[in-house]
Amino acid sequence: MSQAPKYKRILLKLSGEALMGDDSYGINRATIGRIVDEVKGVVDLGVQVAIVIGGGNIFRGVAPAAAGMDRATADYMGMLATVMNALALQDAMRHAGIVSRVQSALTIQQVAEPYVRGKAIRYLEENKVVIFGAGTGNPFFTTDTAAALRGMEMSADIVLKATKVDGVYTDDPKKNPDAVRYQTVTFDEAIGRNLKVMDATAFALCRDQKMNIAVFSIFKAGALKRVVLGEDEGTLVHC
Ligand SMILES: Nc1ncnc2c1ncn2[C@@H]1O[C@H](COP(=O)(O)OP(=O)(O)OP(=O)(O)O)[C@@H](O)[C@H]1O
Ligand SMILES: O=c1ccn([C@@H]2O[C@H](COP(=O)(O)O)[C@@H](O)[C@H]2O)c(=O)[nH]1
Repeated sequence: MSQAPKYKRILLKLSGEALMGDDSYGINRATIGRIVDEVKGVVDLGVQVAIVIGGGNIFRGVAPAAAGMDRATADYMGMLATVMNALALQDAMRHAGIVSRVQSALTIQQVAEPYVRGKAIRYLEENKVVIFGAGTGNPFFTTDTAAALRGMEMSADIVLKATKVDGVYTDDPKKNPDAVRYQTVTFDEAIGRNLKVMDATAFALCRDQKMNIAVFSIFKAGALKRVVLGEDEGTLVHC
């Protein structure tokens, strides 16, 4: 008998940098294939999946060119990078037999549908994966904040942050080997301790709307499925 998922509708935030694999920037084909397989594992459980994709893998690659640029212009470049990732993800999903739709917060109508909340919800109800590109559509924000925002707009049961580390730590585990992972942490503590796994705007939005966030590693096989099944995996950030 198949297991029943704890969450019926999820908003999955995928780190752009995770798509690089071991490359220094861009999209690694094998890595995106593995990530799509993880997503397929939860789609096959009947879970409705909306995705916000980051842009770090492309945007950090053009960072030297962006240095010294007007901030808003650089941010629009960053948002366009997320649209490229959204298209790559959709293509990889098509290869894996997953039906998906891309909606962009910036209007690029030859490339992607514009973001329309009602239409996105309809797609989810039809069990199509919805990939949101271009973040919030506004400079000075991040795709973490877009994930919080879209999660609420989609009435998702939870926001899942799939990243390169396996949870929220007392400090950045990539810089501090003594950092300790939380099993659970409150929004107030995450904000108060300035834990940088996610930006404070995203944490504050989720706290105010009582939307929990689960943080886990997208590189750990089966971790996404375990989170969706309500098993002990990663870190739960809660009110
Ligand atoms: N307290 C902490 N706990 C866990 N990770 C932390 C913490 N502080 C900083 N980090 C770092 O935050 C990073 C989160 O990066 P991630 O790439 O998922 O974010 P992002 O900037 O939203 O994504 P993108 O690559 O799309 O820009 C982790 O790789 C980790 O090194
Ligand atoms: O709502 C948004 C989302 C993103 N940006 C810009 O895009 C890059 C890439 O996003 P990440 O969240 O870092 O993956 C970000 O650095 C911003 O420059 C934005 O302006 N508004």
